Amino acid sequence: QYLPNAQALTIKEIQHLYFDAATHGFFSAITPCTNYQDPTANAPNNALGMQTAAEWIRTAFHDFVTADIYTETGGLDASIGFETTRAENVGPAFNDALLFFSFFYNARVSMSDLIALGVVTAVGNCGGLLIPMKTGRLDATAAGPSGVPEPETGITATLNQFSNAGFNGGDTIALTACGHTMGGVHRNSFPQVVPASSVGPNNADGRVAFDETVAAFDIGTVNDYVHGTGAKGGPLVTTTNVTVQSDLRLYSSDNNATIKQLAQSSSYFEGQCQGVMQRMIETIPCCTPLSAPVDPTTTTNLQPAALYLSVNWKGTMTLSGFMRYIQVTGAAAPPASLIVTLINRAGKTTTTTATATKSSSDTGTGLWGPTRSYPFTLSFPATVGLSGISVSGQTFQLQDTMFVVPGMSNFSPTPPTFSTTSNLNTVSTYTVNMTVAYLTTAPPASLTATFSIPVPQTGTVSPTIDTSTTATLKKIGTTGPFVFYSAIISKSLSAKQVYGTSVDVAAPGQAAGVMFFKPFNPAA
Ligand code: HEM
Repeated sequence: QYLPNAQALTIKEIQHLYFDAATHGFFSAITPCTNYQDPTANAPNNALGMQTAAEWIRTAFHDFVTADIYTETGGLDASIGFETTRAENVGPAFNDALLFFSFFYNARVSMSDLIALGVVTAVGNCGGLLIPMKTGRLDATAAGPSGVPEPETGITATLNQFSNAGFNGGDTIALTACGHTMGGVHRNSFPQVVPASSVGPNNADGRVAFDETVAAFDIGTVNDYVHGTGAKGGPLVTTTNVTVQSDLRLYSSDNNATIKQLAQSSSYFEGQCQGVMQRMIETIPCCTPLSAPVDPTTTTNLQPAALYLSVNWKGTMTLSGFMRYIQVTGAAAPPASLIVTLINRAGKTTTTTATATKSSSDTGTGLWGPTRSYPFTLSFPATVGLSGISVSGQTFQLQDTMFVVPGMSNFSPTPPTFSTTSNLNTVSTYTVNMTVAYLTTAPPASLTATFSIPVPQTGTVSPTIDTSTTATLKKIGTTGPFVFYSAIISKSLSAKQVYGTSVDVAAPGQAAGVMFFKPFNPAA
């Protein structure tokens, strides 16, 4: 609600999922990396021989590989959700992934961005290098073409399919070897590859792992294949059923040149994987460009997060939230405090400052280095307003043209605590009382709020956004240069929908003001 544009909101949302510590957040399913989170039971289940981190990587592969770079269609677009009944997409991985991701889906965060984030976090959290995370993918609304290579697929057809998706022979070998380091082949889905004897204690689905370190994103499979050690490259190499030796056919298709190169060192292997996996998650349909990486660098390791802008009837404005400091390699240790300086509406740096002291409780995911949060509140007159803040010599652009006023808005009842391990399907009637402040000298009689509610869609477990619920906000008064508008609206929703709902507000005849007020979930 305070950010300058829609893309900034998407980046803020993805950064929150990626960097902030949250007990039931995005990382909960892949921590530890051996974990299997059963999203239909909303609980971990480690008796099956399944692994969420591996499922996320395989999901991205099956979604991406039917891309056609010549027509710029397909790729990482979440069409996999509509394709799970195809024989080439056997197994629970795809619906498992999409169901878990659906907890975090909303109008600003597409399912395909969540699939990409799944790859980045699975690889990064489980020992591999961090793949740049860009945002802005759009979700498909229907199934795409078929053609995911199967263990039975011949080498020519396999290489053709990857080539269509922009990957040459060497790239295909690298990407597959990088994919086949975590997880394994399950008897339940591939009885033609692994024997019945693979079913055992804590392995009800009968998984045979690709290497000895099933939960580590590492060079293990490649080393085993090249040196003939351990699992020798995994079941798609060693199975006695020649027809389904797809990894053996692929790795040996250039006389083992690429796979031997990959085996030269862990750092080389990881660097190659980082490159081909980035290309995989950035193979997207025409023509929406992706954002710059949301990743922190030594100059972008400081970001504002969970900001709330408010104004009261007395004309006092407040901006509260926190600065997130990530100590990436090469950056200074987190300082004890930061000074946050107000930049007024006219764009001038003011003498209004707040000292933000390092919080010891929020340490973030730490994937990029130690993470700290610095809560702060700035107070200033509504006549002064804001256009940004400056912290440690960096400027962050904000806007106060239109925003939901937290102190004059509320909702009831309180939904169950957000958690990916609880059932959020209970439906209740939620009532939102929302007040918007609009900076204008020519106030219209009303504003229109459009709700973006995640709803089920036919053919996939991935939700879509319904924008048919609107409300008219009526003028209720003014304070300084702001005019207040207010509405009360009731809606029957599941708790999970509540957490994904957002609202855009616009003056008549105008495009939506940049708003992303999560009316039911302001803290998320
Ligand atoms: C010729 C290409 C490929 C074929 C034929 C193939 C085939 C398979 C098969 C049959 C499985 C077993 C799935 C199960 O039992 O649940 C599997 C697992 C897996 N594949 Fe591939 N794959 C290919 C390429 C890739 C690529 C390019 C990636 C990712 C970059 C990838 C990532 C994975 C992962 C992570 C698993 C483990 C899944 C789990 O443990 O749940 N695969 N693959």
